[in-house]
Amino acid sequence: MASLERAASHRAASCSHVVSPLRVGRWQSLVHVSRADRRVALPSRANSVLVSAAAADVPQQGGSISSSTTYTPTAHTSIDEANVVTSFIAETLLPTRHGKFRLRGYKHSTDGGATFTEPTAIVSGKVEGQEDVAVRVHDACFTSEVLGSLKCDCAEQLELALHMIQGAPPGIVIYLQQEGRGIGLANKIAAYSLQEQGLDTVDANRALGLPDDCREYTSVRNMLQDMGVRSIRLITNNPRKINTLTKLGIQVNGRIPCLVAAGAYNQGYLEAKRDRMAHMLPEEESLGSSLDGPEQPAAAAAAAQRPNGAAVEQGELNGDFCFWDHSGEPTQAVATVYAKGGMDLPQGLAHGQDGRVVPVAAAPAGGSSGGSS
Ligand SMILES: Nc1nc2c(ncn2[C@@H]2O[C@H](COP(=O)(O)OP(=O)(O)OP(=O)(O)O)[C@@H](O)[C@H]2O)c(=O)[nH]1
Repeated sequence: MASLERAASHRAASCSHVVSPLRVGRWQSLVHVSRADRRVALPSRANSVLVSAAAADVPQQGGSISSSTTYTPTAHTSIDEANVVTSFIAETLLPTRHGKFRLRGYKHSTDGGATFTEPTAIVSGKVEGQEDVAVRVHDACFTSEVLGSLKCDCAEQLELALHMIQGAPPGIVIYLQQEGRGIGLANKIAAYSLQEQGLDTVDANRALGLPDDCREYTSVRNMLQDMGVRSIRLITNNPRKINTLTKLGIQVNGRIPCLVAAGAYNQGYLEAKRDRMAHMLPEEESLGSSLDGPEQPAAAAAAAQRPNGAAVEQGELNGDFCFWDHSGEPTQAVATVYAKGGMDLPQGLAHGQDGRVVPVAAAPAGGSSGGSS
């Protein structure tokens, strides 16, 4: 039992460990370390993270999968770059319903190779050495992409992005195994279960003691570097992604909206993303739903309750273990990207005099007003 508890606390200790903790096998022997002579507009620090295969050759860890349902909030441990390993494995040509793509397989570890995920790059056209490549960073959604769930917009966004890059190469969809915004599939199912009781997508995670979003994108930086992509235009509605990728040193020169019409089952989800996580999505009337589904988001009273009946305080569980800044305002890094890329701003935000992004009320007269995409 002790080992089960250890496994559970290990899982909770870092969000990166919540994601598919697969064991490292002998894949090191296949590793191709990207060539140092590739010219990329990424920081010099990034150049050192594609490390040799030997560094990933660490002993396998013991322990077993825990059956515990304890969701203990823990402080976020930031990723130690020294332990980040992203290795290119192979490329193949893949014919799909959306056209032919180059499919590139990688292995990515944030703990020196003890555990890893397998990100892929779905590439259309020649991206090597290119600027302003259209890139979608897409995180796994088993429920919609495999099962056809209508509760979110993930599968449709993936299809849209593939269609986009196929029609206008060069472009890349980077597909990451970060299910449920990084909390993992089983936890996402637990969150769905709470959503059935009325909690929205944010409060359900919090009621479980899990972060709103614990996805990490060092693999994206390393894969772009490996492919020699110099700068990107990001296919997203999510300011956190722009912020996080920019902080990692990726040159984000613009944003391409990735809008999917709402349906009866995902309208509440889209509204929560817009209203609680500052996603750049249209207001109600243009979200696109023409269906009056039976399952609209439920009562505030239910949303304010934990499963055990205790009240969820406003702002509770949003401390330092969450990556998301709950203030609702973009950080300066995001503001800089907006200013630089001339991107549209979320509702209620505008460019201030110095190019910073400020709430509309605080914007001086003459500052351009933000509009949703
Ligand atoms: N925790 C949780 N994760 C969800 C839920 N619905 C979908 N997801 C996951 O959310 C991820 C997609 O994140 P979203 O917040 O929908 O969108 P995004 O990728 O951040 O933003 P875009 O780039 O604009 O698509 C996928 O990994 C899904 O598995 C939910 O209700 N709860």
